[in-house]
Amino acid sequence: MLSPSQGKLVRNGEERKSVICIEGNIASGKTTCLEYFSKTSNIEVLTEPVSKWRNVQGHNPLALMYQDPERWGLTLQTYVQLTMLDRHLSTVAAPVRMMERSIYSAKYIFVENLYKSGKMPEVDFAVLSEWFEWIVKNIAIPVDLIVYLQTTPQTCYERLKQRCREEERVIPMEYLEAIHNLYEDWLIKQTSFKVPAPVLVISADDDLQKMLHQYEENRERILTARRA
Ligand SMILES: Nc1ncnc2c1ncn2[C@@H]1O[C@H](COP(=O)(O)OP(=O)(O)O)[C@@H](O)[C@H]1O
Ligand SMILES: O=c1ccn([C@H]2C[C@H](O)[C@@H](COP(=O)(O)O)O2)c(=O)[nH]1
Repeated sequence: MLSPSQGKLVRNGEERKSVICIEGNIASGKTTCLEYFSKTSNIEVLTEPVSKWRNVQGHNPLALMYQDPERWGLTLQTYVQLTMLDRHLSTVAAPVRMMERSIYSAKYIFVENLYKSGKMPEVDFAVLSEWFEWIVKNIAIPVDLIVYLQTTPQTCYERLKQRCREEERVIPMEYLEAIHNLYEDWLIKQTSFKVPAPVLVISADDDLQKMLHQYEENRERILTARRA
């Protein structure tokens, strides 16, 4: 249940739990990272609700967006915003919640990319932006740490091809470069949008074995992240 506290709606009983968001380009290895940490007791992992984006009451807004972003970008991103908000507000039993992406990257990276690339009409961008601003102003969406899996767009392109998700066959290298640049501006240069939590950067171009080693090296830092 949501209750008012200091001017915002807050999820009851979740105040003392920590929230880690795993951020990174498409196919950078976020799901693989979450799978690894899901074996740790005391962590509850929440993957991105991609299956919902591929099937809402028999419709596939993810596929529609890639086929015709001007027409369907608003539809997909409205649903992404709703489902990510639902993820942020879900109750978890464990003291640490590890989430794939966030409502923040949905707006600051994907909506921004559609708009900046001329594929989202100004009115659609305005509507989504007002929705987003209302949500973050009125509902507490705490994040304690952002783990940024930093890759080259080339690495993501190779992994994307290997994963072979049907809807993503049309993604060109330029799309991954645009998403990469937006992530770098947001989380590394910190010049575009407010960063809601400290950022831990992990180089993620390495093979799986080396990645697991890096996760071990950073385990303590990740699991002890707490907001002030
Ligand atoms: N370090 C890695 N080296 C090589 N392949 C990887 C690595 N991490 C993930 N993969 C593979 O790359 C693809 C995308 O990984 P995934 O974890 O689904 O990315 P994301 O969740 O960020 O989209 C998958 O096929 C996965 O098995
Ligand atoms: O706000 C968003 C978030 C994600 N997407 C797309 C990008 C990918 O095709 C899928 C899932 O991303 P992964 O990086 O593989 O988890 O959803 C989007 O269009 N908008």
